[in-house]
Amino acid sequence: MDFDVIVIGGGPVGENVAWRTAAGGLSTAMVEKELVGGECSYWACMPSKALLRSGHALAAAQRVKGVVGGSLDAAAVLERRTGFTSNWDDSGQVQWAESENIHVLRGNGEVTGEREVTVRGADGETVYRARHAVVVCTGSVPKMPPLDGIGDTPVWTSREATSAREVPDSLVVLGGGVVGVEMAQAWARLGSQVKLVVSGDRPLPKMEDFVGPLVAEGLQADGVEVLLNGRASSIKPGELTLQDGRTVRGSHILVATGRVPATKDAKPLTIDDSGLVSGVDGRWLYAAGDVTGRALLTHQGKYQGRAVGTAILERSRGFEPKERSAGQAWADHVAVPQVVFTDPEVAFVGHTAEEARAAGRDVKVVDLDIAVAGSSLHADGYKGRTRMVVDERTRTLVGVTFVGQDVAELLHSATVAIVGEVTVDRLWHAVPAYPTISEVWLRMLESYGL
Ligand SMILES: Cc1cc2nc3c(=O)[nH]c(=O)nc-3n(C[C@H](O)[C@H](O)[C@H](O)COP(=O)(O)OP(=O)(O)OC[C@H]3O[C@@H](n4cnc5c(N)ncnc54)[C@H](O)[C@@H]3O)c2cc1C
Ligand SMILES: NC(=O)c1ccc[n+]([C@@H]2O[C@H](COP(=O)([O-])OP(=O)(O)OC[C@H]3O[C@@H](n4cnc5c(N)ncnc54)[C@H](O)[C@@H]3O)[C@@H](O)[C@H]2O)c1
Repeated sequence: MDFDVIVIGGGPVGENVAWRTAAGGLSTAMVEKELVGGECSYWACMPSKALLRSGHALAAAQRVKGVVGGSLDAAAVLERRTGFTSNWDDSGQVQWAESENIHVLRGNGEVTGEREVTVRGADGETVYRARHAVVVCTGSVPKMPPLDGIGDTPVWTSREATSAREVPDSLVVLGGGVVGVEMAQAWARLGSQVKLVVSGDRPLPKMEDFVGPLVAEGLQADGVEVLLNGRASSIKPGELTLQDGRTVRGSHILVATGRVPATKDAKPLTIDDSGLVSGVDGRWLYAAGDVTGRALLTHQGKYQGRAVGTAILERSRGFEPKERSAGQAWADHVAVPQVVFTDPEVAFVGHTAEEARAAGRDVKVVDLDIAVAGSSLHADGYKGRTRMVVDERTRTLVGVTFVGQDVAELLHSATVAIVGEVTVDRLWHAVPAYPTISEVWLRMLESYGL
């Protein structure tokens, strides 16, 4: 059977590619081996944020004098989380896909030749051909560290951590990355005794250096024991042993030590900005999302997916996507925004000061506490910090980081400034409303020297 486009993987990224090519009039099939909607909908973004949200709302209310009492009902929080996953049922998303003229094929898809995909499903094996393009959007899977005993020990991965039906008595979290800190706080606030094992001197080591200590402080305030410089060497049921001899015990152990692309060799598919896979002749094989290893984030993968969909449509009409047009995911290199949904929240975009300097840029760094009228009204004793990294040659921003309660919604202003290459001199005229937390922008520009 032939289609114009065959997308392998029906996660958020595959859905976006398929949506765009189908809307553009190309016959499109999307192959999915588990649930249409992918990791994000059922075992990642949505359930993890639902597990965190109630605790954050309660903590926020309790930081304002005059609010008295309040508590979390863990069972109700878990029920709300389950609602966001549609109880792990994808019929709504399949219905949506079909209503958008996307042909859903159930089964495991594999590229078995040029423009050829073999789908192995409950009904056996079928070979399909794609007239224009095959797009690989198979996502990523948890990376397991090589610990003694790992194969014989039942552990939680992010799937169990986001779908558990009961609060564990105690939880050891291995890995101080984004999954580790978010899940440590979610389960601690729901009543579990949590220990977080971080391999270096702070969690979130890839972010600006002040981020990790502030997040660790927030976790500790919720009773999480944060063990620094803890490299695990072996594991057995209920117990993790670190290289320095420390043992860490818990009724459950979550391994959150990163993810690898869902390809046969666990290596990423390298792409150009239109999504074409490098080293494949004939311009027919594309990839987008986690499987490319570019940015393991739903929004950025969906952006790549929109670029791929646009590029396929344009090439099918005989055009090449122009530089910096919608068919080129160039923002991947300059302005990837991310929010870590802990309390305090972390919101950052672009490059850290260290990355910018390593790339040879002459940068000026502005560091400030978030202490404006808006923040003091928002929460009594508001604590937050921000960093702005400015390229001194162009006087434009290369990176911005905010840490503090409810900073996530500040982030898009920074993304717009970086993508728009807005100079600090022009930014001066973007006046933040009083009294909002956004006034920190004014303070940053004043500190910069305007
Ligand atoms: C706990 C957790 C929380 C997260 N929270 C956030 C967040 O808050 N914000 C954010 O932006 N990102 C978050 N992420 C990252 C986000 O989940 C991923 O970036 C996103 O899911 C990537 O989308 P994707 O479509 O590339 O891959 P996936 O969502 O992994 O989807 C890939 C799909 O392909 C299918 N598939 C794989 N191989 C085949 C095959 N051979 N044949 C057929 N189908 C196949 C899979 O079954 C899956 O449905 C989180 C990740 C985790 C683990
Ligand atoms: N809010 C969000 O946007 C969000 C939330 C969750 C996940 N994600 C995405 O999912 C991806 C995966 O997240 P993740 O937290 O699994 O990976 P990660 O790469 O962010 O963090 C993994 C951490 O584990 C540590 N580690 C690795 N091996 C270890 C060992 N043997 N002992 C102790 N520590 C070890 C690493 O140093 C690293 O800090 C991330 O890239 C992130 O972008 C995003």
